[in-house]
Amino acid sequence: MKFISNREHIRSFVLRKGKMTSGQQQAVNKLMPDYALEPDGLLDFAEIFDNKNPVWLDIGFGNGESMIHAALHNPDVNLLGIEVHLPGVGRLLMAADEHDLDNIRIIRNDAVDIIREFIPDDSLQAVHIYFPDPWHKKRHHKRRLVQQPFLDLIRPKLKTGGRLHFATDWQPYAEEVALLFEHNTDWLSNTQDQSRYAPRPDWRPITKFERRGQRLNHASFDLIWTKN
Ligand SMILES: C[S@@+](CC[C@H](N)C(=O)[O-])C[C@H]1O[C@@H](n2cnc3c(N)ncnc32)[C@H](O)[C@@H]1O
Repeated sequence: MKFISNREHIRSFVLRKGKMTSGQQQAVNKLMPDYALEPDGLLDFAEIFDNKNPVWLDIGFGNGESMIHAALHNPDVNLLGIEVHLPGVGRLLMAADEHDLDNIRIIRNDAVDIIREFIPDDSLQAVHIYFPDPWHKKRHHKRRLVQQPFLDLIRPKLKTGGRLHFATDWQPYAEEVALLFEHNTDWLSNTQDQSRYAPRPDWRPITKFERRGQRLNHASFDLIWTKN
């Protein structure tokens, strides 16, 4: 049996910020159900969200601004966020409670492990990877999340027609991922006919990380592809 939410850590984080209100307590319980899975168990999204709406996965949601925005503007979509950074998880929980959102679930864990072990095939309508750590130094490039092994992992999880959306303000990473996607046209199609990068779609708000890049005069690059 494996518990993947780390709910007790979240509770202690929120408590450190002051007394936990009953609303926050309910948010923790509701948004982070203690998924107890057998070793070969898979997440049952219909059970976890209590409906059969499409699921959008946000990998490394940071402070959760994009999750909150997407959840508010798409009430008929379920948002699953996976993040390792505890303060970000706490912030998203508190914001979701403030907005009384019911269509968000959070897992605090390494996203690759969760995708590999617990996400069922053919279950995701969208995968969002916004401003992942760019690992600027050449000797660290191998740590970048979006590389061929990641695409091989995510491919069966996406539904046909499902969206793979990558955004970064680090141009060399954008170029590397553009080339990678272009090498995977046996199963991926660019939603942009003529150009490599897409205009910012309305489901992706500007986040703290993007604002920081803008202060450094970094442009942002969106790659939006779909599974054939
Ligand atoms: C630069 S931040 C971007 C946050 C957010 N997506 C945004 O656009 O504002 C990258 C985030 O990815 C998270 N992260 C990195 N590797 C991860 C992994 N393997 N699993 C889950 N989260 C991860 C980090 O903790 C960090 O919060």
